[in-house]
Amino acid sequence: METTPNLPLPEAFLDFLKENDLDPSIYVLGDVTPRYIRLKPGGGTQVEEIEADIKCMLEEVSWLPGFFSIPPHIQIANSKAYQEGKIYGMDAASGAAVLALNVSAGDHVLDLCAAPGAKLCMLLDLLGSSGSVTGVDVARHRLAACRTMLQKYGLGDRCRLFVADGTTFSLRPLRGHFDLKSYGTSAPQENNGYFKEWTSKRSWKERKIASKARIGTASELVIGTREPEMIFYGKHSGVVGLTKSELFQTACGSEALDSGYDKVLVDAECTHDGSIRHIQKFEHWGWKTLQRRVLDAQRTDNLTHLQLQLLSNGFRLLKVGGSLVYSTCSLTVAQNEDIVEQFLSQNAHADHSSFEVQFHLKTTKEVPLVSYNFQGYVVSNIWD
Ligand SMILES: C[S@@+](CC[C@H](N)C(=O)[O-])C[C@H]1O[C@@H](n2cnc3c(N)ncnc32)[C@H](O)[C@@H]1O
Repeated sequence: METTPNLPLPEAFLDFLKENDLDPSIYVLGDVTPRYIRLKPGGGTQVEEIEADIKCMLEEVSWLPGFFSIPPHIQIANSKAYQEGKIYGMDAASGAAVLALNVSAGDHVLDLCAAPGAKLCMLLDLLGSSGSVTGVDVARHRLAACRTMLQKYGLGDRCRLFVADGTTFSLRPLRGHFDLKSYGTSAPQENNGYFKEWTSKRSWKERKIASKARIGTASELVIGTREPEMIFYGKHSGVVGLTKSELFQTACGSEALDSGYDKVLVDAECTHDGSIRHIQKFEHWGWKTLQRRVLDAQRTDNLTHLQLQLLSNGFRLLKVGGSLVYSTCSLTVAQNEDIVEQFLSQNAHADHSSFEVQFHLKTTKEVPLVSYNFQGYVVSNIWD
């Protein structure tokens, strides 16, 4: 399908595609590629109502429960269904990453690059009133948006969110049962006492302490070894009733973790070249921005290093017998196959065997029916 795109892609991007053996013609498909929405679980009975609201037919995605495709020109942001939290705007490829994780009731899940949170919300919807999800992201403002989304969709109960570097994050899942009756509601007491129920209302003193702790961090992307900062936790996330030292128990070294997470999602930072709509936005933002944000050689080298570190740390926190999904929205071999290959060569206990899922996702590359292309790899921890 070697055609010249009518989108005026800049030379530098065309070179990037050529170097990575990618076909530029996929970038002309944006106008015909459907959009996708995901319905809140139990929303299947409301399909007709939602169709009337957003003024188009919903076409069920057979392989992805709860997902429907809609025509590319339909905007959902002003619809009642969206504003009332009955539907999510979420691409099928993002759903595929979560589906590949095969979450079961009661799982404790780690989402290592969680913001802005589309996949995190889906994980919580799948878990319902069981298990927990720990969301980590290095970008505070993006994670704050994720917290807003949890609140909008009423999903925070079993979730905790940490601003932290996913390459060094070490907190274990909380698996205990906690008696919530005696703890009441007030601002968290993080110094001597136990954590009470979360409230967004903080005293002046607490806000001052939190903002002081952040001063000195020049860039959100280089927080290195700073202690994770918890910016949200739900009533049944396991946090309420713990002391700070109980919460901040870390997993050390690379020993096999019986108490690790059941499932880990590493939806790594990448060049986003597989997201057709994302690339098309640079037509308005300016192609120079694309060059700076996507194509800069130094940045891409750093990115592959970051991706390998994120994957390795996610695996370190995975329990024996658990499974991990590594995903990106890049189509380059360097950010997908090469990363997984390097990781496997360094981790004898990792088994990369779920070819069925991988094949399915690869099909989306050859037949780009989704606007947000995604490559995913499932890795299991088979330490014995
Ligand atoms: C592809 S986005 C994740 C999308 C998200 N999973 C979702 O479904 O909405 C990648 C994320 O990785 C985060 N990130 C980049 N470097 C990171 C690091 N060292 N540790 C944790 N998160 C990081 C970025 O801030 C960004 O939010």
